Amino acid sequence: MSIFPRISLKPEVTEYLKSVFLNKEVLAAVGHQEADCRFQKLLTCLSHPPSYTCVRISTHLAPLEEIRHKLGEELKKQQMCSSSAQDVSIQILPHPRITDVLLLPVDGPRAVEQLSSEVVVGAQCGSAVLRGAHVFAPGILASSKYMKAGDVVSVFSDLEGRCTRGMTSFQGKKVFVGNGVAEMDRSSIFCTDEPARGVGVRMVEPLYRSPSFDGVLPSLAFLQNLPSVVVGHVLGPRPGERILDMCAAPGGKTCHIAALMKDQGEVVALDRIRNKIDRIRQNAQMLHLHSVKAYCFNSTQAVSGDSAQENEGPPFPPESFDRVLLDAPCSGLGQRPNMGSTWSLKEICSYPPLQRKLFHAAMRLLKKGGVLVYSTCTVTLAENEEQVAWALETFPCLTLQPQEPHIGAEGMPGAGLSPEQLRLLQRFSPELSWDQAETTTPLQCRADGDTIGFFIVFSTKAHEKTVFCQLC
Ligand SMILES: C[S@@+](CC[C@H](N)C(=O)[O-])C[C@H]1O[C@@H](n2cnc3c(N)ncnc32)[C@H](O)[C@@H]1O
Repeated sequence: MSIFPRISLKPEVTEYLKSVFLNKEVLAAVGHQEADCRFQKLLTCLSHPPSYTCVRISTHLAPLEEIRHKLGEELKKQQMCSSSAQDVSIQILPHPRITDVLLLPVDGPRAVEQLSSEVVVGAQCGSAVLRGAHVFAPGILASSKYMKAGDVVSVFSDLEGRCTRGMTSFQGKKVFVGNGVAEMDRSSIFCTDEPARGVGVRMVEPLYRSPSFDGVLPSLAFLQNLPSVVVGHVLGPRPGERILDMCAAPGGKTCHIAALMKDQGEVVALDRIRNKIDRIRQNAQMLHLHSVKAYCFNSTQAVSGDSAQENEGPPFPPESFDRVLLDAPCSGLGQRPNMGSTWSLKEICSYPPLQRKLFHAAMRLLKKGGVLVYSTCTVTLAENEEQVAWALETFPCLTLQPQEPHIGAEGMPGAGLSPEQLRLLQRFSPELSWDQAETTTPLQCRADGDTIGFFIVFSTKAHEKTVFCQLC
């Protein structure tokens, strides 16, 4: 059953994605009907949230069972304080293979009655609500003229980006995401010199109910999508190593890497956007991680021309790092829930060239014998398998390696990679198993298939003696 319409994209983007998912190699492998069915399912599952919340826990600070117990206690307290308290037992399950992950089922879609008073929020805010957030004031686009703090309102997400800030009603395409209580008058949201901050609508009857993690065990529990946690494990950092995270903000993976190293060694985190660097530092501080060093820097220029120059910060001499993570900027088309994107095809196609520049820098900064992990949260071939084909041709010293854990599917055909090469790639493909009506399978068995769309490559750079590579 799907309760939301399929993700709303520009027609040119839908056509492009269709040509990706129905490419010749896929058609030859599974046939037209199956390929088309997967594509249609992808468009539907992208607009729906995963059926669970994934929490990465700080096993560098306490054992899993202790954190699981504390989390249960905290969430029980939260439930008792909630005005809509219902006695629903809170399930917190360990992931069967990933030792620092806890899974919490999401309750939804629930039957919630729509009210006459409406608040319309932007698509990004609507997606956050579907994953358990309250509505923050900057996300509010429209409300009734007379909305006062304390009013009970229905919250809708604007699907096509057509609602403009300050409207009093909106008739465009929108979807209902639940009911809440306004915490501000309309005038304090729209009629102020300073942009309003804080919670604008506290959700009391969300369509999908999941615990709010706002302020809950901040040093022990970190919300992170399952594939993002897998990235840290695949990279396999060890205590004492020097690791580079080239596109790091807000630092979820950086902090995971530091935690896996037991905070021993150095994790250098770079990001091009200055105000995002503080987020990396705040997250590292919150998780008690001291080995993270964050810098604002364009990673395409992170290799220093002078190989003898040893700076503490960037640029760095070639071959400075034991392992490099390139969690690349990408078109983000795997994110869930995503009700709609107004991006043009040109915008989507602007990423591969940037990813290749970053890849060149990554290869130069990596020590011989070192490990490079490349990842994206998108579903296109151009940013995933085609980048792998390009990298293998450009850098003969690069070898794909098996991944541990490998809980996603294999790579998608279409980029000329061999079946053996595709088996070494990890593609999280929710369209392969997504079925919202299927609630009988235990969460621990269903979780690996019900993720955001994501892609991971694990590779090593050969020692000079084996392969000569001019480019890295
Ligand atoms: C996918 S996000 C990274 C998410 C992050 N790894 C995490 O797990 O929290 C990509 C990031 O790349 C950054 N970025 C884009 N171009 C960059 C560049 N040339 N150099 C460094 N960072 C860049 C963006 O600002 C964005 O924060």
